[in-house]
Amino acid sequence: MRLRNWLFQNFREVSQLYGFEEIDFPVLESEALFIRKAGEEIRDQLYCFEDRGNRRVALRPELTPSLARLVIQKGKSVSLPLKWFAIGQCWRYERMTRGRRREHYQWNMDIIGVPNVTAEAELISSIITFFKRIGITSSDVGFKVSSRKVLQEVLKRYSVPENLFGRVCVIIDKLEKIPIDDIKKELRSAELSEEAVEELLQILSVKSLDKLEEKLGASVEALTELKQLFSLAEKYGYSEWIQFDASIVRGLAYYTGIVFEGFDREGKLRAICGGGRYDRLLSTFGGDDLPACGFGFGDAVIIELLKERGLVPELSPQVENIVCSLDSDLQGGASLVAARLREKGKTVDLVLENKPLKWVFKRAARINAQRLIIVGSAEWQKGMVRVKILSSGEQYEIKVDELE
Ligand SMILES: OCc1cccc(Br)n1
Repeated sequence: MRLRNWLFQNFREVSQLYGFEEIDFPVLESEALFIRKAGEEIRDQLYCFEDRGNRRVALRPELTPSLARLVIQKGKSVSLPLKWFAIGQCWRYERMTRGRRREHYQWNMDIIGVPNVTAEAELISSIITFFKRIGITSSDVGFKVSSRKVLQEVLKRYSVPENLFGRVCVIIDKLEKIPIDDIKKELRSAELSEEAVEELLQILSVKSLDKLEEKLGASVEALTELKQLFSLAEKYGYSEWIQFDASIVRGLAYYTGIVFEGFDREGKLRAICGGGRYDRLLSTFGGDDLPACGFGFGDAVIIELLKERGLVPELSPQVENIVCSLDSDLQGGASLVAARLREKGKTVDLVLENKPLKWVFKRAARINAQRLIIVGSAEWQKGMVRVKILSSGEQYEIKVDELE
């Protein structure tokens, strides 16, 4: 819990550094919010069930659909752009045999109402700020960046119907996760011609914007956006963190433009975080579309990375005072001393049972108490208590009223 709090505190402080406001959504949503037909893993693993009112509900697997629903609900009552962040528990239903977690916490930051890539550049900047705060550098982690408009351009040239776009992206996202022949088979089953499949896989292997320009031509929107993003990155000062990689599409069907994912350069771990632009998500829920982009950052892979790099912080419990009485009829005195210190904002662990001093010293060491305050009858008669500074061993008597 200490490690989780430390991680979330950093998520929160970075979000606030970027002027984002915290928001939260119900963990239990209508199942319909997550039913998409693009063959995503997130759909296959939906933690869904029928509730006692016979409603089909689901534990949310991600936060973005809830955000979309809320933006629609808020409608004109909120002024754009919206810059919202959330840290929320998300669920999936996997067979326990896989030994993987069914719940994790995800940090999300989203910008709603900004159509240009300045929004994506800002989001990537915020994640890099987070990495730097916890000691991760650009030699540990990088971002692969691309745009789904590259895919869209190719599919358009092979007159693949728009409604197959999300499904093709989900298939492409499985590159390097399943054999290439299975990818080709799935693309063909999505009615792509042999030629389209080959051209698609060709384009996806492109690793430089110049090469991409050779393939697609300079005027293509995908290219101008990516160039703008990379030039903004240079102004932010994070160029060494990002690289173009056309094979990055991300596995969520609703992305429509720039997509990015944080990866560990040693290649041992799954993607650390990921996100992108989703300009047409709101209309899938019956709302008016608004330009939108955001990312999700789970709490699992980042901890594995910190362990790999020896960067998990030492987080021991801290308390300023431990207060005890030397006999049971002075317990009330101990409570009075604790109350006085707490009124002054001092943290106190009050010993609640009549314990020998040896026990108290052991507990003081375990909870890292800085000061031991002993309520003993001789001192109490004089309205005083005995104080022991545990680091130095120094001890003295002091009037209760002078304690601080
Ligand atoms: O990364 C996808 C995901 C979603 C919900 C819960 C867990 Br654990 N993992």
